[in-house]
Amino acid sequence: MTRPYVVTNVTIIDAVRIIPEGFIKVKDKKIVAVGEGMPPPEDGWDRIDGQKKTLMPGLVNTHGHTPMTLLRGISDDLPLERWLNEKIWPAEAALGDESAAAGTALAIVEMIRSGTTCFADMYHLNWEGTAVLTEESGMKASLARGMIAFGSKQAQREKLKTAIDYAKSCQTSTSGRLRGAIFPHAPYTCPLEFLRDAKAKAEEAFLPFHIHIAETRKEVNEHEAKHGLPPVAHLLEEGILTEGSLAVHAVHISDSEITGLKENGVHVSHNPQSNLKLGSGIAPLPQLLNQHIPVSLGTDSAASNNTLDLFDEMRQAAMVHKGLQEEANATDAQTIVKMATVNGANTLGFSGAGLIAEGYDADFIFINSDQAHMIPRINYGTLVYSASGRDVTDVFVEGKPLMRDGRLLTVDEEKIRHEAMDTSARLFAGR
Ligand SMILES: CSC[C@H]1O[C@@H](n2cnc3c(O)ncnc32)[C@H](O)[C@@H]1O
Ligand SMILES: [Zn+2]
Repeated sequence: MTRPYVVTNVTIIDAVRIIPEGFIKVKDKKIVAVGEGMPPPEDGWDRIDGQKKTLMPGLVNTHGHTPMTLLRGISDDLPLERWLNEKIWPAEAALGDESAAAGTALAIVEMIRSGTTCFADMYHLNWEGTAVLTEESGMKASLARGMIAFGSKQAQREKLKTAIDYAKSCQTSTSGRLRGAIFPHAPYTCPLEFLRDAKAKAEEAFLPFHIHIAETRKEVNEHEAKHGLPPVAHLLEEGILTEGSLAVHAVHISDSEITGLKENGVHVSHNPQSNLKLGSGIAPLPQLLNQHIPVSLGTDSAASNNTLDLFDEMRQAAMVHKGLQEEANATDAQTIVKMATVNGANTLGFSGAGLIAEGYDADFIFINSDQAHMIPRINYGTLVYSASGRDVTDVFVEGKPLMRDGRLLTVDEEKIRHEAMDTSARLFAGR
């Protein structure tokens, strides 16, 4: 749709306000007006009727590994270390760039269908292909070439160079819908020297630094035994986690590490479903939020979640701390919506996205509110506690429709589903 348009008769909800019956105007990829009631008709503007729909910002997934949709269901009910060593890494050895692409395409279908407009991805295969698939889909993403640095110094240097070149190319993508990041896998798979080097090169190129960290108690204990400090404290002291860095997981962290994250401007990607499924633990979300640390939500991969549905993630993030703390307000629904939208967008470097407000990118979704489980009122609670990704009917990024009335417009969904099934059957028959 190249003509400007107005969406009318719609309930609008974002992290800061709810308009029970309002409109938005979209022009040149941006939201140019938001209001209550009906706007006066204007020549040359198309109209989308949002009756019985709720319009909210597209969701932002700040951590994942898209090719791993192909590994969904390949290993359940194992802790992280056994899951990786015994099941996932052997299965990944069978993947190549082409099969990774089939997984990424499937992830893109799943994400658009469930209302995600922007995602973070890191993987060690087909990173360039992921950028192409993302661009074709119309989504936004922060992309990284995943790095595990067990190899020789020469191999490590080459890996890092590729990662930097790739991240730079994402930063300058012609669509402007990509960002790049430097993402060494974890302190237990990358030597300290490598992390220092990766950080230095990232800073030189003005690239953000992301890392899986403090995911399990085992990781923290082993790191402390080796380095004398737990991983978050250690990487803060090393100047590796700094302003705008993203700590993914941060499950096992002390109060002083939380203060350190705050003082150094580090962001956190909270992945409760993956952490719960792998039995890793539960990140101290209420404490992180009390310190006003920018926390966003991630699904991690479909192999440890098992879906890429951020509505599920929102509900889980909101619920688990209420039970743990025996405090119904431990995490409130409005804050969870903020985490899944504007916080995520800021964290991934899309600071003009994540709100339904004038001047923001027109990244928004419709939810069908005319369903028994969404009646009689729409508020933060119904979004977090009642809705699911299956309720999403329409998805727009920078004003362009990616899904209308449940039909995907930028990707060939049927072909992608078949290719993913065929690839999985070929590679993992019997697993
Ligand atoms: C180097 S590419 C990414 C690498 O990460 C692995 N992975 C997927 N999920 C997790 C997780 O929760 N913690 C640690 N590592 C994870 C994935 O299998 C790839 O090998
Ligand atoms: Zn991960």
